[in-house]
Amino acid sequence: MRDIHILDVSLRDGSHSMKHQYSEQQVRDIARGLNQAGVEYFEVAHGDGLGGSSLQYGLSAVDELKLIEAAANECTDSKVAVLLIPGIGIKDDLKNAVNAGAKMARVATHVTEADISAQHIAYSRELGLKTAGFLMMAHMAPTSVIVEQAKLFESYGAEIVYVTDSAGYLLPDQVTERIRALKENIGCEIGFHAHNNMSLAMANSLAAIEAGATYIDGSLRALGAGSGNTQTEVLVAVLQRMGIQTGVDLYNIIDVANDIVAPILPRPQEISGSSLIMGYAGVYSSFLLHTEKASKQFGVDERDILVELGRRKTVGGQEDLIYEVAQSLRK
Ligand SMILES: C[C@H](O)CC(=O)C(=O)O
Ligand SMILES: [Mn+2]
Repeated sequence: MRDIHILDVSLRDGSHSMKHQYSEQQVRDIARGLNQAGVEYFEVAHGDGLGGSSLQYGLSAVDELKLIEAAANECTDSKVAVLLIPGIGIKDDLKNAVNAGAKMARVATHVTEADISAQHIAYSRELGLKTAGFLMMAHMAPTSVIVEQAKLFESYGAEIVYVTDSAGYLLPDQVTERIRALKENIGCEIGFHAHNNMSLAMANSLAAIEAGATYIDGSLRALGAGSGNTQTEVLVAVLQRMGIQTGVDLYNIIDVANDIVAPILPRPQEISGSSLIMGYAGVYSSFLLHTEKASKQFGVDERDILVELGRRKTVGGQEDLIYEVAQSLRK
């Protein structure tokens, strides 16, 4: 019996931090650990979702279908989820993911663009996948727009709608307002995905639960874009203390985090000056490593690049603009 469904994103959002270099063995080991610990769902894909491996986003070391298959083969109870941004991933990617063992799909769009997801959501349902709509950069739209967009997802067949704080920008009361409004206006379940750029991932996840969300994302050791996500093993402990059932064994999940994920962390998953500025300025978390690169290339302070990206209201998919902004700041 689970009161809250935890979906671990270490193998998808964590792919951003890993520069998309996960090996098959690493994926297998983490997947086995998540399954043994009793995590209900975990996501496997390129950080930018199915089909994300590209020069724009970063090339994967291993084909994501191989990783999905390797992960699914380790599962006796857990279910593998995939993320797909329509246009970056196509319907065939979903079908191939199902053949590789995926059981759930989260169709992600910018917070004002749910209307591009109709075909993918319908197709995902047709394939028998548990299907969610995932509204990215949720700080960029007022609550009324989020409700409108969530209603679109629901009308296309989504069973869960996620509010996604891609920039780690939202404050707890802003999360409460958004989730509560969804709870009052849509019939499907509600999920929340946090980034820890302002050190608010846990507080925001708890605010989301309090307001009615039943699906919460986490990642082991917080491995994810920017300062990472709500730390899965900590979330399990906190919810256990609150008397909320997640079905996840605390010691087992701590062991996966410490013994399997910690040794492969490419760098400390901390709130650095730059990731903090991402949260502060409302910048897409997966821009962090691209910004670091652009800063070195053009000799410009990472923080200045990020503030300008925030001012321009850039969104995922505009990674090339990071270099353009750095170049213009140098001038
Ligand atoms: C494709 C993005 O990385 C999805 C996500 O995790 C977010 O927006 O946050
Ligand atoms: Mn994310």
